[in-house]
Amino acid sequence: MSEKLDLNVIRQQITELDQELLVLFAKRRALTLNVAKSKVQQVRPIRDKQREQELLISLIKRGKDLGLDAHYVTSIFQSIIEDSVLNQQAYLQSLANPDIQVPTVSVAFLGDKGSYSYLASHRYFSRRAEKIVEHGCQSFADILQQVESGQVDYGMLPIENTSSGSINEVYDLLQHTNLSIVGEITQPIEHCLLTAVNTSLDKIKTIYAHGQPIAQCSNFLDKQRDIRIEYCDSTADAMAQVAELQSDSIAVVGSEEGGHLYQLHALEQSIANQNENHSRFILVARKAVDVAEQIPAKTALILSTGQKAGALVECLLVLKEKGINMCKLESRPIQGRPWEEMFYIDVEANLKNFALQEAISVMAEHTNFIKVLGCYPIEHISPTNVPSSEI
Ligand SMILES: O=C(O)C(=O)C[C@]1(C(=O)O)C=C[C@@H](O)C=C1
Repeated sequence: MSEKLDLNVIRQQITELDQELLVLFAKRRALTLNVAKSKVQQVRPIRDKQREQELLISLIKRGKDLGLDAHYVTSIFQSIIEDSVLNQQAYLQSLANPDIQVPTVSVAFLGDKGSYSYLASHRYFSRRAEKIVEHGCQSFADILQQVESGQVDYGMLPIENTSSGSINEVYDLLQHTNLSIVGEITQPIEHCLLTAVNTSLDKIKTIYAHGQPIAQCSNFLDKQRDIRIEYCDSTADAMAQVAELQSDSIAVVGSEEGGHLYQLHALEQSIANQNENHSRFILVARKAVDVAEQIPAKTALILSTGQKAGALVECLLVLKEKGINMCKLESRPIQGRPWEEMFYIDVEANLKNFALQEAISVMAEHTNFIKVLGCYPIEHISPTNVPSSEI
């Protein structure tokens, strides 16, 4: 007869082990902060992909001895290294910009508690401030106005989504603001159908949602033929209304994490058209930041060329000649000037970089307007892969 296993006892052992793991994670974090300090002294870049690869290979080997498979070990340590790089970057940025180092920050974002912008704001500042004073806004214009007028320190704005593309309204507002882009964050968007009470999909008559999630979940929503869609100002607004109504025939499109703040539960998970659904957010402030040279930086430019033939090509050729990588090109109409376009260009370079400064001054000869929207650390940490022969 096999030995009787007490579930509660085993769970207690797992909990204790997980607590020990947390202590080890914290110790590792403290060590990586010392690494950052030593890199400041030696002026070395934060990222060292060769070291990451050697570390991963040795951990995969050790993991195999312990019966852990290579993919499991790789994904755990890629996430630990990502955290380490982001923490080190945040530390260097605090040294380069001592005035942004404050315990409490105020942030304006779209919607209330639980909106994707709320989640992005909390994630971004989790390694930078002790406390966030939240300012939920009803529109993107309202967010910019709050920062411009000094009512808040920062504004968090979604700029593009992997499924529905660029957020035109935000691009258009950037044409007229004096604010600077000082940071970015990519937030996974995991749309679920949430309800306030226990129910089933066949009982749902109305779905509340914001326009962006509606576009991103169009395949799922188109299949729900008899369900009415109620457009809301934001995801948080939609969740608050559904929580208030407490009905078994009403659901809302939102994140499970955000829904928890309103006691909502997931009826259906992963309802977005694309499984890999991410939104990139930008953070704006009144004052531009300096990006430490050991950190990969992105610079955002905005320019117009009038209707001069070939002027945009000339600008892009300048970037090519200077060896500067362009990672985004977007165009938007200019209000009041039919058929003229405003171009938004993101390049992977630090504004302090001489080549970029030269490129901007040559580009100015081909444009009738050019402005730097901001220079900020690249927050996307591409994982270091291990050669398949090592797996
Ligand atoms: O060893 C370093 O240089 C570190 O910065 C630490 C670390 C890590 O967390 O292991 C993080 C970033 C580097 O790309 C390599 C490794």
